[in-house]
Amino acid sequence: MPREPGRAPVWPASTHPLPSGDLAVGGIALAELADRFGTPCYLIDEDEVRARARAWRGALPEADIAYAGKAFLSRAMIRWIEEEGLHLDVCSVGELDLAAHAGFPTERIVLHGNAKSPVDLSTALRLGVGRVVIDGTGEIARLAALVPPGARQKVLIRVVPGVEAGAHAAVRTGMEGQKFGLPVAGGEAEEAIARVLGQPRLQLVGLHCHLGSQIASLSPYVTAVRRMTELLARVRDVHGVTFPELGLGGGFAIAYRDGEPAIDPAAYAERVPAELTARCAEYGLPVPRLSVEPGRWIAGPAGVALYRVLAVKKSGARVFVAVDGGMSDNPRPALYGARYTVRLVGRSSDAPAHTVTVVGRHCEAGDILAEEVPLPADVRPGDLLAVPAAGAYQLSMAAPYNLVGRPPLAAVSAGRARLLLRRETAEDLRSRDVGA
Ligand SMILES: Cc1ncc(COP(=O)(O)O)c(C=O)c1O
Ligand SMILES: N[C@@H](CCCC[NH3+])C(=O)O
Repeated sequence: MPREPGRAPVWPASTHPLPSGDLAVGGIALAELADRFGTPCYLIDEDEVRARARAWRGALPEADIAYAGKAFLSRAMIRWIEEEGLHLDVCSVGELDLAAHAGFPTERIVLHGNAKSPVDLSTALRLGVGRVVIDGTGEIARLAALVPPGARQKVLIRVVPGVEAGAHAAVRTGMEGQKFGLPVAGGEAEEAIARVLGQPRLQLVGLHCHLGSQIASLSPYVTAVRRMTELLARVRDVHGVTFPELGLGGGFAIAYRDGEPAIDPAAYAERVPAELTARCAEYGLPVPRLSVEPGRWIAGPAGVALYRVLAVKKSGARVFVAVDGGMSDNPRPALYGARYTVRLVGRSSDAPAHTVTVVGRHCEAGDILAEEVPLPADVRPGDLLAVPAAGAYQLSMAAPYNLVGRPPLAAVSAGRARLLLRRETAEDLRSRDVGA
């Protein structure tokens, strides 16, 4: 959690060094965890997840905090989020099904998605999800047709406010010209609002926007509030309606490397709701109940990835340290040029640091986990490497490329570890092949 504004540690708060040179996370040595669960493996610190959920709840007690499950979901994660009083953002029938099976109260679920399938929509309605966020005009009649006679489904409309933010083009969603939401600028948002208001089986409770991901500054959120309230005032003037809710999405940056900026929920809570209150007063609008959707911010810093070094190789001027995982469990460097911290754990080393590139085991030259990072010069096969800030958009985006099964995940807390997701085996992979 940020202990000073704008900066955040990259390791879970429970992390501490051991005399052996190893690190302990959740009260257990990483070498011990690697022995027990094998490598590569992922760890998630339950107390860190809970503390991060509480940080948002505490900062914005009047708002709904919906954890964005796309960052990482498992039954235990869903239970922690539920127990901490958060809502849950899902974007597929798979996420919805897991949440429902884990006993998450469906009225606290919000369904997103730019291309919701008929099954996504019918399952959401059958399970009674609290909110569906309409992302396109075509979805309005499709959704309304599924609502049983006499019932009304609460919906929000996702609009594109024209705010550019986010760490990489692939994760920027606040501007026109990308696939999500309905642009305010071209009039599509207002047209959709009029259509939804004309659907007796849909109850429009608010507007929503999500600007992008890994956003390290508060100013895009402030600008979004201005654009959203301008739109709310126009809608009130044209249609005579105001809405009780406003969704401002997630996208809050975390630090992956020392010194990188992160969003502080307390700082967000100081600026964004104040802007909303001021703009609503200016337009004579009632202040809507805010919802925010942190994903990465809650799961990311609670996760640690552990890899075993398999090979060390010099090629030209570069030294490559190859490990037993790679882009199949962490595609983020390949997708977004994401940069990570890597640390030798399990033993101490007095060797001077040298710059290496940590690569995976996959058949692609772009299978890089960490470009140009310092590691002790005696790093060798058999060594254990740990990567912090690994809890979001890694296991959730993992795929068994080269038929390398996805790694296991264990939860750690107060000196205890338990398996949450088992390793995907060659047999798992073979057994889904039902052809020939
Ligand atoms: C609608 C919506 N809400 C919330 C999030 C969560 O984003 P982040 O994990 O960056 O907080 C996303 C993903 O960017 C999203 O699409
Ligand atoms: N997968 C992206 C974030 C996408 C956010 C989901 N809307 C990342 O790892 O940075």
